[in-house]
Amino acid sequence: MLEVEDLRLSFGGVLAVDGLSFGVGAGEIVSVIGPNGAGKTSAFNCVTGFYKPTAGRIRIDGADVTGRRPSLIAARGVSRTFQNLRVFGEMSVLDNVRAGTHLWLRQRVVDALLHTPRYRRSEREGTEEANKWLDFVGLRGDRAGLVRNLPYGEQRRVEIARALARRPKLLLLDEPAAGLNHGEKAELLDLIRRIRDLGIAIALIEHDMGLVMEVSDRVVVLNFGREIADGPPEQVRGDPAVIEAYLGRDADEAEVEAAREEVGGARGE
Ligand SMILES: Nc1ncnc2c1ncn2[C@@H]1O[C@H](COP(=O)(O)OP(=O)(O)OP(=O)(O)O)[C@@H](O)[C@H]1O
Repeated sequence: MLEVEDLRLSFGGVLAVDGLSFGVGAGEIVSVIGPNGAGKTSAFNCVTGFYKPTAGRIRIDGADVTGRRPSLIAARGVSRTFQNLRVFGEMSVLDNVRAGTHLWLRQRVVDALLHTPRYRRSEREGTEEANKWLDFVGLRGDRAGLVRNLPYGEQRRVEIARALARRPKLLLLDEPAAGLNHGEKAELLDLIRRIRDLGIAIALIEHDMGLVMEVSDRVVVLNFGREIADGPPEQVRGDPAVIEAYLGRDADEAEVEAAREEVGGARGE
């Protein structure tokens, strides 16, 4: 579903992404991890058309979308959530998710102005779809209330429901576990798996190694924009280059052991 080939992105002199290649198939979960500033979000921004890559190729479902506009890439079935939650706080829960349906409902302005039967039908369809996704993400409670009045963890679910309401083939989740408590993280893990079971390809940026190791089919590791590992979680967690990336070269034995624990987070040992 997603193929990234030798992706490069530079900001002036800084190579934020330096030759990244990876793919995500339908029904697959691939995590992109790495220390702060490794280039993860920059890579996602290239995939969504937010940034224009300096070099390399990006294909969605076989079509080359390198350097294309975000609206075109969204229309090709790419949806995302953001590191810093982006919801419309002053809109209702339901309207936030209905906003996601506008990508495919294709309402015409003239129908909206005249409130034609066609417009009312499509509004109903959008509402049903939004309610379906709110059920799917497990958002209980008042859907007519403003999003800003929800607890943080529930606002995150609204953002995911909105991304799903766009009917994506590929979903990019940028640090979805940030700010969630233990119970909410367990629910997120289950939600990500259920999204995968719908046949949607998922690319995940996440710092919570427990979650990453538990949920991912493959893990791609970036350091200073370069890909230093790509493989199943059990392979990546034991990779010395990965441990070093999280630590730096001068770490002592105790620090190495602590990093091993972190990267190996979900083993339950
Ligand atoms: N708009 C920008 N202009 C200039 N430099 C940028 C810009 N965005 C990112 N960078 C630089 O590119 C590099 C990669 O940043 P990026 O945010 O992609 O890393 P990251 O892996 O997502 O980090 P984090 O885990 O902290 O979110 C960093 O050196 C960063 O300072």
